[in-house]
Amino acid sequence: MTEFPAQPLSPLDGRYRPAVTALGEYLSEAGLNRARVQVEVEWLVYLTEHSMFGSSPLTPAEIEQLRALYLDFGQADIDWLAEKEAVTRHDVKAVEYLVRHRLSELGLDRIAELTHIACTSEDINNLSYALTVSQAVRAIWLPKLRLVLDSLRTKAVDFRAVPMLARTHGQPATPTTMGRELAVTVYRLERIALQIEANEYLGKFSGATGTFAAHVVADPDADWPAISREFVEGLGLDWNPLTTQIESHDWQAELYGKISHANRVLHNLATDMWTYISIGYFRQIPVAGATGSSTMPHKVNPIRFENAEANLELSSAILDSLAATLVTSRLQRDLTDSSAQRNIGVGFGHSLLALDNILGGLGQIDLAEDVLAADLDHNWEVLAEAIQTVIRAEVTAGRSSIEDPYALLKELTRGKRLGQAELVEFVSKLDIGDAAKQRLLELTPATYLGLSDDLVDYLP
Ligand SMILES: O=C(O)C[C@H](Nc1ncnc2c1ncn2[C@@H]1O[C@H](COP(=O)(O)O)[C@@H](O)[C@H]1O)C(=O)O
Repeated sequence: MTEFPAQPLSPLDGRYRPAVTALGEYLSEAGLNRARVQVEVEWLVYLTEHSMFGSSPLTPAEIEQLRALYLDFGQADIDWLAEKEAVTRHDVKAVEYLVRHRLSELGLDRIAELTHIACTSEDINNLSYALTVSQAVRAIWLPKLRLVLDSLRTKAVDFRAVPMLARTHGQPATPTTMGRELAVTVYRLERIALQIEANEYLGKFSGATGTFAAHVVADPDADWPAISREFVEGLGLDWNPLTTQIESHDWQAELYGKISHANRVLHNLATDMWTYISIGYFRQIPVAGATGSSTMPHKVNPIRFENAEANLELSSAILDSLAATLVTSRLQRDLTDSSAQRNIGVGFGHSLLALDNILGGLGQIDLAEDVLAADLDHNWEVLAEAIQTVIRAEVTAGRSSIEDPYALLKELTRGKRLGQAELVEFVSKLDIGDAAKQRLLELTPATYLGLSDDLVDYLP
């Protein structure tokens, strides 16, 4: 057998690449290294702007050239870092050398020793992760979730008055509307989206063990906590003043918990859509040229929702694992976070892929209102709840003396299929007030909807 050239092991880098490419901009190793260069460069700019350690401010042209190191970060830098890291065996040190190398090329050797000064690698790493993860969430993941929410919201509104048999425990139950059921999912996801939007992205910048020790010994007069805060906040992050060597990663655990929660709600949506399709409530719109089954030519399979189901489970498994492991670090640091955080993009990638498939799946279905109507018409016994409740109200109001209305209806309906004629006959003979009886006689499974339609107005 011939040997393949190197192949991706993750399907995210293979067959699913087009759906997740955008995340690579932030959550790939190159994205991380670009952010590391950004932090190193911005620290140089900050130090010189404030004439720290006797330095003097750079000219605007020099600052522009420095910032180009990360703004124009590309393949040449990626290759340079790979070569250097093979020697240093330390990824952040390689980044420091890259910055020093470019400083030399720019004729800025005079500030070379300010590169990475007083920093530990984690000072660079934690800010870089906070930057890249926040950008990935805000620029890629949340907008994709918003597209799914828009599609769901449109369907919730379009189908708000379309009656549907409910199936608590999988059994016929008090009817609802398809739109209201979809609105429940939108409401849930909107809450989580707001929580994700409000997530903090904390950053520490305080040296080898979080004590500013090197800073103070190099410049005892500077207000280092204030400088650290200004620098971290200047990057658009929230300052964490009290840490060990590592940022404590609590913001990451909180964020991944929320994304994982969203994943599970989406998983619930995917399996419900699958079930609605399987009982004929939604018809799938065949995709031209596509095949459902390799042997059963008639089939259109709900593969989008099935793919989403699998990828949401994988995403949550990874994000839950990250949330659990990242909040512990032995003593002042261990390196497990470094190795674990390299999988953040994998966790987000599986979720993004699932969102993409849910969006595609939602775009390929039509509501089969005739099937929903027929199902309701086959289940008149769901009006038993309505009848027993009205009788109890009538008894309480003194307009009826029927004993134990619940038992009466249970006797009539439990485990049975009743038709319209039998129910009408039963209601006609009830000893209750005329208005109540008329209300019950006019009721059908398709009109026993309570406030289903109105409740859709609570959509955020
Ligand atoms: O500023 C420092 O570096 C302080 C140092 N702690 C470290 N902090 C951050 N990174 C470190 C640390 N140590 C190693 N490395 C480098 O991390 C990389 C780990 O590789 P991987 O498991 O692939 O994520 C891999 O590149 C490692 O070389 C300490 O001794 O406290």
